[in-house]
Amino acid sequence: MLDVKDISFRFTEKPVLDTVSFQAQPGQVVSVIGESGSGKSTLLRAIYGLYDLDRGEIYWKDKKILGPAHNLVPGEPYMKYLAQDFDLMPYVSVRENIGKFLSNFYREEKSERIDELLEMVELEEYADTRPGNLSGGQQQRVALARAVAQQPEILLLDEPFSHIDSFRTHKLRRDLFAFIRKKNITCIIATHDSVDALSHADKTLVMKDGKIIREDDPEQLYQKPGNKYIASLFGEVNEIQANLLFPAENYPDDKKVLVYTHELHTTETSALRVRVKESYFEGSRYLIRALHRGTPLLFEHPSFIAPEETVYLKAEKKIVKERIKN
Ligand SMILES: Nc1ncnc2c1ncn2[C@@H]1O[C@H](COP(=O)(O)OP(=O)(O)OP(=O)(O)O)[C@@H](O)[C@H]1O
Repeated sequence: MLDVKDISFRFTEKPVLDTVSFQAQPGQVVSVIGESGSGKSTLLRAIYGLYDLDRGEIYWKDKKILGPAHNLVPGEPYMKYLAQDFDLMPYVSVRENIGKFLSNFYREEKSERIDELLEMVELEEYADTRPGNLSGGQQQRVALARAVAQQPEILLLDEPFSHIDSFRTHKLRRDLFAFIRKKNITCIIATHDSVDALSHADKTLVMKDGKIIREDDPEQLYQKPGNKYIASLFGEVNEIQANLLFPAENYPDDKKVLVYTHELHTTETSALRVRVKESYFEGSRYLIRALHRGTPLLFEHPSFIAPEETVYLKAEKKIVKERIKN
């Protein structure tokens, strides 16, 4: 088990990690989300042993992970860390980069493993190309393949798909996590992307100002975010007076509820009357910006709505009502 126990760390005055604790079971995938600067990368780097902590300890299966003061070469052989810069060897081929940490003793297996990974990251035709001649996204795919090549026990991924085109990330993500699951690799992934955070993780940690403010399974976290900071990590969200959505319930006037843009729908009439200001085309739908008594509100709609048109909105009852209880 990976056991992060009450760790604190600061570069300067302000702590960047502030009494952070969590555990990951072998084979678990844990996503770490939070606004920029909240400490996600620093947490990953601390787990990798790149810092001497001010407080706390990190263990992997009863072995303490040591910082640079005690460990000349940071990082343990059972762990791989994929940083935001890819750290590839520029003058050797993609194939050699992926095989960098694999033993030459079992040549045939090494070659098969590299082929399997080249296929996973869809770079078969670039096997003999040097990374220097690849795009940023292609380099990131090489780095990903190299990070998993050795089948580490722990894989630390920092924004692993940030440079990769969106049409490719979905399949790559599925293939990568299938590989991670098959090999029972424990994976901690820091991400801005709500799909990474929700679709493949067993649990999600939410960071803010160096603290873990919530640890939950992804579905709970999404359905009951508890506050606007957390909900906003998954997309646009409105904070709406509960009795405008459910007048029959007589909620107190100050009771508000978080409602994602796709949870609001137009209806014949309701207590939530808004004036449309703008419709933004988003492919499968429009995002509509409207005003309710001067307060901005966003919702999704299948078609364009003209500016200044008045519409009435309702919310998906069951899910949103459940959220009010919290
Ligand atoms: N080497 C450093 N020296 C001083 N401060 C640093 C250093 N690295 C990071 N920080 C600070 O630590 C805080 C957390 O940074 P970190 O990179 O961990 O955040 P993050 O959540 O990963 O952000 P992002 O999502 O933008 O990558 C930030 O305020 C950052 O400025």
